[in-house]
Amino acid sequence: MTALPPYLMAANPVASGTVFRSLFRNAAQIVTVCAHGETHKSGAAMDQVAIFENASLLVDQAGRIVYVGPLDTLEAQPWFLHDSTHVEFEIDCTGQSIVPGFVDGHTHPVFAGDRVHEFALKLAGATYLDIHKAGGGIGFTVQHTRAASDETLFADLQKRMDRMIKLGTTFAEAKSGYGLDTATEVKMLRVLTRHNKSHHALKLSITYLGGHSVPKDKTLAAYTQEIIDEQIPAIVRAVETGTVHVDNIDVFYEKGVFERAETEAVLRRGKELGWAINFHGDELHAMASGEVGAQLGARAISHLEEVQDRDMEMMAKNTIFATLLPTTAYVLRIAPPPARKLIDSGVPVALGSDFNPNAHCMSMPHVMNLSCVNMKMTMNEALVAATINAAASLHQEADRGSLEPGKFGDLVVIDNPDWRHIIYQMADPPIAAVYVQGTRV
Ligand SMILES: N=CN[C@@H](CCC(=O)O)C(=O)O
Ligand SMILES: [Zn+2]
Repeated sequence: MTALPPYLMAANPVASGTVFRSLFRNAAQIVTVCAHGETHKSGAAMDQVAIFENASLLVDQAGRIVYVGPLDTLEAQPWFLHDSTHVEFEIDCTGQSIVPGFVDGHTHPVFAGDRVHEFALKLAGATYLDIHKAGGGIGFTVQHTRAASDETLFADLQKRMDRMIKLGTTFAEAKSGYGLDTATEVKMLRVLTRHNKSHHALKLSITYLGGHSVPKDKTLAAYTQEIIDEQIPAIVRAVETGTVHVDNIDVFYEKGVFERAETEAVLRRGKELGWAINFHGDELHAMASGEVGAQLGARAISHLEEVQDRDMEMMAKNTIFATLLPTTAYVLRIAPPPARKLIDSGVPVALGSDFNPNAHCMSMPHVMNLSCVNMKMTMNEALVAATINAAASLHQEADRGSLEPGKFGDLVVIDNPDWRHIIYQMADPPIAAVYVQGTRV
């Protein structure tokens, strides 16, 4: 690993005034993850995280980090006038450690109804596709989400985001996809956009997933046409009026759901509109997702339980992020994605909770634990995948994913001097506090 500098400091620390928002003093460890402005990590670098021991971290009034390193070095800076009038919040982190806020690379957090009854069916042996084909699964959630009002969906989303942020997630990707008709897809995007405009500290990268499933009364061809000719134009109109914002386009590319030609047509249309391609691929069958992603210029592919060697090579060569979701394999009792092979092939791996009514988990500490135990990742790799790589998979690496000067002071204070306890203490992670832009949430 490139040697760690003694401290990290912004080029112009007083750009937003000499009054600072918060000073985290004397943490046993501050895991910045990166220390050299890396945009993401792949290969052996995924197993290396930058750690400053006995360090402090300063956040300015714009919510951005200006300094990480020893307290005495900070106090010796001529621009740092240290008294209570110059730092709004002082947080004593003695005996604690700090990591970047987690970035959840894949969630489906807007839905009505739950599927605990299907959990029981799966425990009794039913497969995901059995339930899907019988009209359950996504179909069940679609029925309930269509019937729900904006208000109900919004209130439920905000409650879920409250729970998520308490578990250390400070930014997440979030999809539509339980509408499968124009009105409900637009409604879901409207709810996600309204959330981002609210005061909630956990902001979202919003993904349109009209291609999540084919409604039971339509053919794949007809529904694909509907997405391109009706749903996307309606979304574009809503974007123009400011009620909807979209960052990414997604399709559930899977045998018997969305086949290759239809997947490509939808993703291509999204790309023309400037949305980043971030799709579900190779979950239950090998579908050459890496090749599809490389041809279309995808940023990320999620799932990849069945990914083949050739596709891994294409993903590595084209810097396509593999967003792995260990909760899916766990809950469906299928083989998890080959995380080791992906990392060893040079594919940048990110993590997501896949929070949805099938995999009801929104805890990134738990996801990291699963990725270590079930996917054989190291704790360093899991942290990199849940921070800088997940941020980069969503084009957020300039602002989030590491604790370097210039980025937001989004961080998790861990009640243990060794940061690894956030992964090790699996069911009840020792989170002392979560901060977004230097403010406690
Ligand atoms: N695989 C497709 N979509 C979701 C599941 C959605 C659902 O079952 O409601 C996933 O990422 O796991
Ligand atoms: Zn998903």
